Amino acid sequence: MSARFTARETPLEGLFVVSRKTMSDERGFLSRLFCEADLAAFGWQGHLAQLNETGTLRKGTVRGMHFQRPPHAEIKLVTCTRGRILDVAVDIRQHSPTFLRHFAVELSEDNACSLLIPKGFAHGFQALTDDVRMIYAHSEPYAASSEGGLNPEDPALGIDWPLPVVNLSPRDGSHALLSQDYRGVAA
Ligand SMILES: Cc1cn([C@H]2C[C@H](O)[C@@H](COP(=O)(O)OP(=O)(O)O[C@H]3O[C@H](C)C(=O)[C@H](O)[C@H]3O)O2)c(=O)[nH]c1=O
Repeated sequence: MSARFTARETPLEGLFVVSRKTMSDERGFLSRLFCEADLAAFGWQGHLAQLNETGTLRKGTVRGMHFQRPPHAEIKLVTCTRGRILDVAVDIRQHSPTFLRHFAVELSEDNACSLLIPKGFAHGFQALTDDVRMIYAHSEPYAASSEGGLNPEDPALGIDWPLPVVNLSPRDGSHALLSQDYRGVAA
């Protein structure tokens, strides 16, 4: 177990809530947001391929549910550095015993937690405050040709967003609802 990170399992195998140890002194603080070696204990594999920041202006905005298909399936470490969000990961691994089940956790600038999301999950979040900032560590580069998405308001996912959903992007809102024969992705 790393001195800088601890993690707790979730009901979805391979999905972890990671807590960061913040170093503080009279000047302020230092927080390690990512470390390949430390996070390998919780399933991170390979190098940091891409680091993204997103800003979300309005409370209630939902972004997601995004994933990348093989061969560009990715591990993601999702961190909120400003404001507060409800972060959600949906298990879409073919044959998973928790297929289509989701896990939700509040991430915020104050709780020093991140969600470590393995391959085979769709990810999304709702901003619970205005002016949210997120940092995404990706194990694979962005591959538009491999992008997939689920409709965050799909009853098959059963996600109970705490606020009325606003500002869904045309793309996110246009994903067809899942049919009975949806089988997920190879993971
Ligand atoms: C991920 C990515 C996207 N893009 C382009 C694609 C679109 O033209 C534009 C916005 O992307 P999109 O609306 O698909 O993504 P977000 O809603 O910002 O997605 C973010 O939030 C959700 C919840 C996630 O899980 C994604 O991993 C994270 O990227 O940026 C890039 O140019 N590079 C990239 O690495």
